[in-house]
Amino acid sequence: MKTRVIVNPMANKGNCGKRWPQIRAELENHLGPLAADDIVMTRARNHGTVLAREAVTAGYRRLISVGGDGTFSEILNGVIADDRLIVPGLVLAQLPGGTSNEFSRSFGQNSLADASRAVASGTTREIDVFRAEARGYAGDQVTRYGFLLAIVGAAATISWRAQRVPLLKRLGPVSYVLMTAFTSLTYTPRAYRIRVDDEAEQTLPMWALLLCSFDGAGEGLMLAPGADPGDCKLDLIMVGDMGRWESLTKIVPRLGDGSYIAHPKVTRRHATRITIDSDQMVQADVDGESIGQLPMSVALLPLRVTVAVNRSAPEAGR
Ligand SMILES: Nc1ncnc2c1ncn2[C@@H]1O[C@H](COP(=O)(O)OP(=O)(O)OP(=O)(O)O)[C@@H](O)[C@H]1O
Repeated sequence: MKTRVIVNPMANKGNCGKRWPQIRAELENHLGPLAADDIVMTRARNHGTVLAREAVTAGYRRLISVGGDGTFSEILNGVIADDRLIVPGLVLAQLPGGTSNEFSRSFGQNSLADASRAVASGTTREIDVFRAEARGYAGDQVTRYGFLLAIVGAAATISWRAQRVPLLKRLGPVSYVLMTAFTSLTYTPRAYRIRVDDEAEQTLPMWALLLCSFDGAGEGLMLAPGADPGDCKLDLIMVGDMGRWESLTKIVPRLGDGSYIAHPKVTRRHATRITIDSDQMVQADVDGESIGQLPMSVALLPLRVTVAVNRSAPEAGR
């Protein structure tokens, strides 16, 4: 299978680029030698999308993302257009080179050796993909395909702050802890208008809303325990009207093991389509990247994407 490797040298604060010779050696151990033409490096944000589109147009059918979930998500956006895969028969893979490698973790291939073995094994499974549309920061309409999660409210604000403040970004996971504490103590729940599938619109006060396809998310969070990335459903989790102290003490410390779900103000259900809006400014984030603000609509696509895994069984998990 014609394979192109797309490397984000800046993933994991530049460590991915530094470790690339080691990552390449491990991959070649399993796949055999790679030609220079089969490897490309991202040079800027969203360049992964351009490189993936070019690779598929040039006839590559297996794309290996070397980086974190953001790089994988960019590649996903390069192989889908107008809600369709631009060519059939594609296989995507992740070699964990980022800070958050939820894809690899979720399929039990967190080590480079296991992830390389998954690519070489030829074993695949299908994962769900959703389309998110929101208002971009410049007021334009933004469309983004996602595989992991879409979040709004306090959760998206935490993610945005932790990524945008350069000093914090250098602190890595600590920045999320700091931003989570700061945001919890300053964020007030917003009133949302939300419509789920074909149900009537409801107005609800919420601290955050999460739509998850995978069970976890970057930096060791367990947001939707037991969620199956290939079940043709998204897990909709609504965190209700939380006071500041309540969110800091009852929700935030329980995001790591997923036990926040049991809080009486948290609801969880399946959904395939939602639209959400608010009279206040609320940020929206897809697969760990801030895409803009509400209104946002998210819809599961009828297509699924084939990915390289070590075990094809749906129970392949943590
Ligand atoms: N050459 C580049 N220079 C700067 N940024 C880049 C480059 N190539 C890719 N990126 C950006 O790097 C970001 C992070 O990538 P990714 O999510 O794969 O790694 P990560 O280490 O898990 O991320 P994070 O630092 O967000 O935790 C993506 O938003 C991507 O757009």
